[in-house]
Amino acid sequence: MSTEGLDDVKQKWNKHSNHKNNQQNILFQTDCRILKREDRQVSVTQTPLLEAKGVTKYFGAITALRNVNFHVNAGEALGVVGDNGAGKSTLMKILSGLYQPSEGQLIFEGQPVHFSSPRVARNSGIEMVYQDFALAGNLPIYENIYLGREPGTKVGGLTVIDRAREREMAQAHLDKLKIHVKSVDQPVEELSGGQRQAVAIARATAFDAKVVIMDEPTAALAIKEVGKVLDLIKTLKEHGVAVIIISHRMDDIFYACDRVMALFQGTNFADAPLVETNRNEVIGWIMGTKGHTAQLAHDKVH
Ligand SMILES: Nc1ncnc2c1ncn2[C@@H]1O[C@H](COP(=O)(O)OP(=O)(O)OP(=O)(O)O)[C@@H](O)[C@H]1O
Repeated sequence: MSTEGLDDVKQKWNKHSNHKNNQQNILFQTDCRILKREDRQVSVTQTPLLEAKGVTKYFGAITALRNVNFHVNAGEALGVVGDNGAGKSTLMKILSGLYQPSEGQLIFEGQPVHFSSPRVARNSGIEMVYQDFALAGNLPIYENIYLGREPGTKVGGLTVIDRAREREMAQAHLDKLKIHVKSVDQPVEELSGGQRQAVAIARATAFDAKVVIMDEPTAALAIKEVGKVLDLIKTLKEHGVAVIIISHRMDDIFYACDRVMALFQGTNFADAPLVETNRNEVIGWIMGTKGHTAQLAHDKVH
């Protein structure tokens, strides 16, 4: 699989300056959504798993997000795109409890929620996988998966960790996600970038995660490892997990996602099922350009 960075795609876009506006229908947030998966089209009405309504975030004098709406459904992979500084990370940090919105509301499973910390968000099943994976290199794979949440028995005020059980649970969880490692006893520092990413994802999903947020999951990976991580994202979807991927790589977005949303300068810019858009259009969104039909749809909902 080939991969391309934002600079490459920007160059390509510039070469396509005569690119004809395509006649795509851009779907914005409505109660009845069309979900297209692979070769079939299903029309469903469903409550989004996680929503943000009218979220604004100030950092002193800087407005990182202005009145942003967001939603993701169970079993959906959503690509979040936008140029540097568009507000992608800030929105994800709000969804995962690291930041609180200055204004606006988060809604989880149809109920208003307040995630005062990542721990509170995690207790609701929302996990973030960071770019540096946040793993302990000297510890084996299985200990990393359950680090801080080890199975065990309470004796007095202490928990006696059951390492044998932890090891078994780790192996079963990796099998469920179709992640193949030589041994769960291998220290993480011996693993490749792709395997570390897989362990970080296994850790994030070890306790019934409902939403997994990934910030540039393939950015640090060798090309041959990218496909495995994208396939792992598809496996999570099969288990009903909502996956949100910030990515600059069009190949990743168009391989693994069902829908893409674009932020531009801290505001909603576009949102469409992947089957209803194309790479050039999405690259245009990143740079703040819209096709004729997209503009009409946008005007209609604003
Ligand atoms: N902790 C912070 N303090 C002050 N300003 C911040 C902070 N975090 C983000 N910002 C600002 O908010 C805006 C949005 O930043 P954010 O990191 O969310 O963008 P991004 O789309 O994730 O960009 P990138 O692709 O470069 O990571 C930027 O102007 C950024 O400088």
